[in-house]
Amino acid sequence: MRRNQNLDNITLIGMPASGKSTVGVLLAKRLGYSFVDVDIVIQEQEGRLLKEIIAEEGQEGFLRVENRVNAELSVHNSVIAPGGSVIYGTEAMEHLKKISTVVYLKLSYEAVEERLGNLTDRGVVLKDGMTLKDLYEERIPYYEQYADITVDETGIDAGGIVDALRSILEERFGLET
Ligand SMILES: Nc1ncnc2c1ncn2[C@@H]1O[C@H](COP(=O)(O)OP(=O)(O)O)[C@@H](O)[C@H]1O
Ligand SMILES: O=C(O)C1=C[C@@H](OP(=O)(O)O)[C@@H](O)[C@H](O)C1
Ligand SMILES: [Mg+2]
Repeated sequence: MRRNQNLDNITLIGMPASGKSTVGVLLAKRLGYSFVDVDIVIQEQEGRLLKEIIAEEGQEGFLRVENRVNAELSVHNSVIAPGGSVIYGTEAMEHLKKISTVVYLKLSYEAVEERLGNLTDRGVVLKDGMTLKDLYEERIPYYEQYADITVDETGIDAGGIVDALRSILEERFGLET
């Protein structure tokens, strides 16, 4: 695996369907890094599907599990894609800020709505009575607060986002990729 002393890990944050998993795996391939989808790590550690954790422990219970697993993540030279709700976890975000450069994949409300499709199937953490728009407005300040780098995805496909990110990282960290 390639090693870059100035950039150990990269964490992608953003709304569900902003492309953290899709862009993350492409970016990892481009940089020669590992790819860690934290939803999968949670399922493996818990021996349960995300939707089973939510059904058995409720949304608050799921958020506690997500906070703990992210806060204990120990990886190097990796692109990390946590779930969109990770920003509610204070310990998780403190840890991710410490071990990685945090990139916010910013997508307009309209694009999130179009991409998301069925919210229940995706298991998005949406409290009773809350609309997707409410959720978007509640979360944006958190994503902005935690971001070291923001990439506006409007009108750019996944490959284009990887290109844009690669050049930002090259400029900031002197990556040779
Ligand atoms: N830049 C992009 N432009 C258009 N569609 C995208 C882009 N990035 C991801 N997608 C699509 O959006 C959906 C959600 O992507 P996903 O990687 O699962 O998001 P997340 O992990 O942030 O929830 C997928 O169907 C994917 O193909
Ligand atoms: O934003 C959310 O509330 C969630 C997003 C999901 O991950 P993605 O952001 O990868 O879709 C998953 O962690 C969980 O179902 C909750
Ligand atoms: Mg994902």
